[in-house]
Amino acid sequence: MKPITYELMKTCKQTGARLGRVHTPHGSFDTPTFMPVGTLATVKTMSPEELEELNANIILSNTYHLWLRPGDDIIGEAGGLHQFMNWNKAILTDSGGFQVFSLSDRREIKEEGVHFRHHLSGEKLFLSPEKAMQIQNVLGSDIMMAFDECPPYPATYDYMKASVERTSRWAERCLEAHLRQNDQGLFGIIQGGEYEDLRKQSIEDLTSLDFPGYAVGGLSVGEPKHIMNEVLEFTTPLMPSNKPRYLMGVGSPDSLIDGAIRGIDMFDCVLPTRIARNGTCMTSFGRLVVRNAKYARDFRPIDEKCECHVCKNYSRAYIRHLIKCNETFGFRLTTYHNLYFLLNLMRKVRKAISEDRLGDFKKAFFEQYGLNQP
Ligand SMILES: CNc1nc2c(CC[C@H]3O[C@@H](OC)[C@H](O)[C@@H]3O)c3nc(N)[nH]c(=O)c3cc2[nH]1
Ligand SMILES: [Zn+2]
Repeated sequence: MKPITYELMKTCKQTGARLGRVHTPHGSFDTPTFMPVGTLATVKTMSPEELEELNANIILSNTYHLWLRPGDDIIGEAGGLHQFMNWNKAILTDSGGFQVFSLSDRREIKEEGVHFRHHLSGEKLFLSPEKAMQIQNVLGSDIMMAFDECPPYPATYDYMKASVERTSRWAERCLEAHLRQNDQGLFGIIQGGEYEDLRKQSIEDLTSLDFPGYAVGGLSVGEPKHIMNEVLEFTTPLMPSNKPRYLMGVGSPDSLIDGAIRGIDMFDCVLPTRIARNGTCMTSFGRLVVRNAKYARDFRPIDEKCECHVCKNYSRAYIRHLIKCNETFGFRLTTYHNLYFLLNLMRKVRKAISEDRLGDFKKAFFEQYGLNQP
């Protein structure tokens, strides 16, 4: 079995952040890291070659979406997701737990799994821990996620308690199904909302199953940022220190820094690619909405401190023009820059950890980015 392994290299003396490396059957990646999201087997508008250029070493894809379109059977016939999308580095697939609860309003949660309607066709569907593992096995992702319920925010204590207990039972069923099928890594997903005792219960249940890595789920679902940070404050110290910690769905620059400070190693979010497609860019000085009229004759790069290919060769005026004309190349330029910005931010975070100064780095970044110090 070529499992997922984690090497803890160093802990920052100034914060709870840690430098590490995750090894997978399709290569290794340094942590803390940001994982571009490629839900439908593509990081929208980017080619695998450009993702390589950006030094993305792991990307995400999604069980729910690929099961429905094009169908895991087709991807299986292609030889798996790496072959299908021509990506030879690591892939993490989310289990579909989130999508079932966020995309389909007509759903029924039962012990055996979730009955719901296809979010486009309305067709009746059923997803279970076993089915989610079977699909991920066909996709052949390096890191698979257990099938969980990501409860809405806010949720009552009683609802959350019942949900955590069911998610723990589902995790055990995922592990049983997984071990029968393949040797890729399966991560458990910790739930429990903002309730400290339920987070503890979820961690105890899942660590007793000895997964090679753990995700903090149930966050970035509309709760205020201070709630997310408070939950991380009491959750990450209870998670195994010798396994990767993955915070699901988190991707703004300040949340990545705050998450790393609290001991998170892996992040994913559609934010950088999604806002790029409506002409919003992340820069060292905060967000820049390049489609605004004020950039019509602005021939500077998106970010004058950015070293990326886009900032070296294209102006705000040109990119604004393309976005306004709905030209695909415009979206490719903003996407490439936003991914470079976040991947480069994580490089700087790793360097700050290695030099025991992530706290100072956060202060300087927040000031320049225009974030008042919380
Ligand atoms: C945005 N905030 C957020 N996203 C979340 C996702 C989906 C990410 C996945 O959903 C898709 O992006 C929305 C991508 O494919 C991504 O991999 C989660 N997935 C699971 N299984 N459990 C969670 O508790 C969970 C929490 C999240 N919070
Ligand atoms: Zn740039």
